[in-house]
Amino acid sequence: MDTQSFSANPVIEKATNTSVVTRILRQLHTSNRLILMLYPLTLLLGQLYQFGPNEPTYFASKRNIINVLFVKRGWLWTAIAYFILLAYRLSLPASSLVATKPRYRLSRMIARFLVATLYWVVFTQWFFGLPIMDRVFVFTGGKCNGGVQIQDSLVNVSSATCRSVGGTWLGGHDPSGHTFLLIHSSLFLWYELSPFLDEFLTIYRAGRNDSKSRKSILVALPTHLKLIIALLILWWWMFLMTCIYFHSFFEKISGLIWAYVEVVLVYMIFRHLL
Ligand SMILES: CCCCCCCC/C=C\CCCCCCCC(=O)SCCNC(=O)CCNC(=O)[C@H](O)C(C)(C)COP(=O)(O)O
Ligand SMILES: Nc1ncnc2c1ncn2[C@@H]1O[C@H](COP(=O)(O)O)[C@@H](OP(=O)(O)O)[C@H]1O
Repeated sequence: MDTQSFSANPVIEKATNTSVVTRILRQLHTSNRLILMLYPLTLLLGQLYQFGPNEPTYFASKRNIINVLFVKRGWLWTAIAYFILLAYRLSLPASSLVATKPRYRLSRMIARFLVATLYWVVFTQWFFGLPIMDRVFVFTGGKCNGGVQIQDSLVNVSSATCRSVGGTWLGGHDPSGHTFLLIHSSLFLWYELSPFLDEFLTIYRAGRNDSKSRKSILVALPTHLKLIIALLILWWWMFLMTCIYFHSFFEKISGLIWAYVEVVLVYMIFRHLL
């Protein structure tokens, strides 16, 4: 069911016009619904895999090259992918369907990026001192052992500082930063990309019988979109590795929930504002 078919139903429209639930339901397009299911299912898959032979692979090491070069600078790569999408948006003709939508004006796209960046900052980097993920850890009894000790929850010792002074994060509930970062980045990129992909697919399908358009879909896909999809695949793979090798189940669930909250707020409840 897409947005149009849902909101075109006058009975539903009238009965539940302004409710938050309706706003959420309206935005659950088929493709987005599948993407929203992908990450919880991957988490379950990773959990099931742990019951198997579970031989450590290259990806079980924190020093694996993709973790060091990509995930540890994950928001930077997501930002680069988004700038590529912005460049693609600017290259579209004014008659393009997406280009005519007010929601895809450059200013609104940049505003959504800044909101997503702020959301990443407050959860993983800084929230008037410790970032939220570290505050949850300290609040639930976690401490930095070995290097420095956290005296109370307001002392500014983040997980990053703790590591840098040779300490270990012990006790408490430590929401998985990797789970959050990878899902937050992926959902953000997917929600931004999907209308551009929809338009490309519509044009591609319409022109399929034209001899010039008989190229396979992968060849025909614009390079900008290919690069973003490649990053989405890389993020999914690293999330699967996090699910298999790192953190407890509930620590990954809390990272996941925090990432989904942003999508519900920005792409469903306050969609008309951003
Ligand atoms: C057509 C072009 C128009 C351009 C207009 C642009 C206007 C933009 C306006 C302002 C620019 C803002 C720029 C923001 C760019 C953001 C770039 C960055 O993000 S730089 C920081 C990179 N750092 C990371 O990505 C770190 C990621 N890592 C983590 O978050 C954590 O390590 C972890 C959560 C993965 C794990 O935590 P740990 O403690 O367990 O290691
Ligand atoms: N997919 C992955 N590949 C490699 N290391 C990962 C990983 N997912 C998590 N980790 C590592 O597991 C630790 C906890 O991750 P997080 O709390 O961000 O979810 C981090 O260690 P370091 O902090 O020592 O780098 C992180 O690098």
